[in-house]
Amino acid sequence: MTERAFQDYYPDDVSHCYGCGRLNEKGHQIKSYWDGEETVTHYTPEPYHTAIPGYVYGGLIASLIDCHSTGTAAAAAYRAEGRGMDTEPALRFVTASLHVDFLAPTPIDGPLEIRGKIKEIKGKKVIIESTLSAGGKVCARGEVVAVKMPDAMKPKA
Ligand SMILES: CCCCCCCCCCCCCC(=O)SCCNC(=O)CCNC(=O)[C@H](O)C(C)(C)COP(=O)(O)OP(=O)(O)OC[C@H]1O[C@@H](n2cnc3c(N)ncnc32)[C@H](O)[C@@H]1OP(=O)(O)O
Repeated sequence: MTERAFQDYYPDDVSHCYGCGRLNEKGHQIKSYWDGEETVTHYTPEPYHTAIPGYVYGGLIASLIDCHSTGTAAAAAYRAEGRGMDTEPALRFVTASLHVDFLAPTPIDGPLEIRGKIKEIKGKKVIIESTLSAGGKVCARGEVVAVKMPDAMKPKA
């Protein structure tokens, strides 16, 4: 059986995110998985994701780190409670803070790997540290504070 990605557990009504929503046909539709204590996703940029020729636009890098990290936050919260992502009550996280350091130019001509580590889980907040690598070299590092989705943001039935 093929492993389901974190984002495959998101209910339809919160699956339209540009970075991670499986129902957003124009979006990145990233798929994140556990790899031991870390999480991982891969994404291959398109030629139109260019910053300057040959290199990836920083906004794409930020959005990949953002959505991989919020997915990691949700998965980590379920794991901390010892239950699957298909169980109730639902745990949904949004970005409170996104910090990205661009450490080296990111080549556009190959797959990118984004890896997340859980730095802290406390109350309704999860802090994730993520790296983005190309060809084995870390090109960007991010820290995301993810907080449980407030009622005001929840889709109306
Ligand atoms: C099955 C799985 C389902 C998963 C579904 C996924 C859905 C898909 C979604 C895809 C999404 C994709 C991603 C997207 O694009 S999500 C879209 C972009 N994000 C938003 O629009 C969020 C807008 N902001 C808010 O709604 C509120 O400000 C939030 C909810 C974030 C916090 O307001 P709330 O009133 O609830 O929080 P609190 O004040 O009680 O604070 C709680 C804790 O958080 C800490 N804190 C707060 N803000 C910050 C900050 N800026 N920096 C650092 N820390 C911050 C705070 O110190 C405290 O920590 P502590 O004192 O306890 O230590």
